[in-house]
Amino acid sequence: MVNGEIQALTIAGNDSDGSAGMPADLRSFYARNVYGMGLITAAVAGNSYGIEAAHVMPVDFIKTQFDVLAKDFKIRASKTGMLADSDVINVVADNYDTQVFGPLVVDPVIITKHGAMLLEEEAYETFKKRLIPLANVITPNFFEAQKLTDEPLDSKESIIAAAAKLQNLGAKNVMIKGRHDNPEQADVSDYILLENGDSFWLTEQFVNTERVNGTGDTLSAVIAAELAKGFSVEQAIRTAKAFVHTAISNEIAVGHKYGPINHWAAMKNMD
Ligand SMILES: Nc1ncnc2c1ncn2[C@@H]1O[C@H](COP(=O)(O)OP(=O)(O)OP(=O)(O)O)[C@@H](O)[C@H]1O
Ligand SMILES: Cc1ncc(COP(=O)(O)O)c(N)n1
Repeated sequence: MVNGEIQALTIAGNDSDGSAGMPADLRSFYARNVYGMGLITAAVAGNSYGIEAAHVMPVDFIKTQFDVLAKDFKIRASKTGMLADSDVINVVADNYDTQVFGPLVVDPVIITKHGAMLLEEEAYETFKKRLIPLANVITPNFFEAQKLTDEPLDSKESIIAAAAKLQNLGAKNVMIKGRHDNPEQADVSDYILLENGDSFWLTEQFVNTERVNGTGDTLSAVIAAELAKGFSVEQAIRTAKAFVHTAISNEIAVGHKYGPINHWAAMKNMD
């Protein structure tokens, strides 16, 4: 019986078509039986063709959202998504109290898979200095890992080295998501480096579909949901990977172009 006692928070942007960002995070929390809260940082005007405009929330308003939540709740785990610029990163870092908001999963939302920039380039250094040290888990995709480490990722060894570099920047656990931009590829492998130094690759079959909006958001939200329930980082990552894979494998018809993944299928398929 779910009674709302386990609460998780997403600190993210809203995507108007519901496919990514906060709507995907809140669906993921719900699907994993965790009560979801949403601290909004920005809003984008997007549909299945892409994002046309973005609007960043005032920093005072972001701070107020932290204050009101801290007055009332003890949140078990949180995640970050779109943070837009260094002012937003700074207000998040200044107000993130692990005692109140729990372990933090950082999804470094830099660029969407269709090319929209959701984090200003001037903010990369602030992101490294202020946010990465707060990360219990960081989940960059291939492109984001390159940007944050200033290294080209062109081999297994370079991915392993990049994960170690992200740990040196202060993230406790690192998951570097594999490339999935070649319709001919057979599978997708993500690399995980845990706080205790253990590491492993998670490989799943590549799904050749254009309906992959919100994959990264869903992955990081499910990790946060499982941490909120008290599972280990490794178990949380394994559950999230399986959830996302089922959601990608069962297309739903939303919009004319790049649609969302299917949280309903993933929900039915898992306990
Ligand atoms: N087409 C695909 N087939 C199989 N697995 C995929 C596919 N696309 C993504 N994944 C998996 O989905 C998870 C999310 O990774 P992805 O790289 O898509 O995140 P992202 O680019 O950060 O997403 P977003 O832009 O939505 O934040 C990873 O485990 C990745 O391996
Ligand atoms: C507000 C917001 N946050 C994150 C994404 C990631 O998008 P995608 O899944 O297309 O890479 C997005 N489109 N919008």
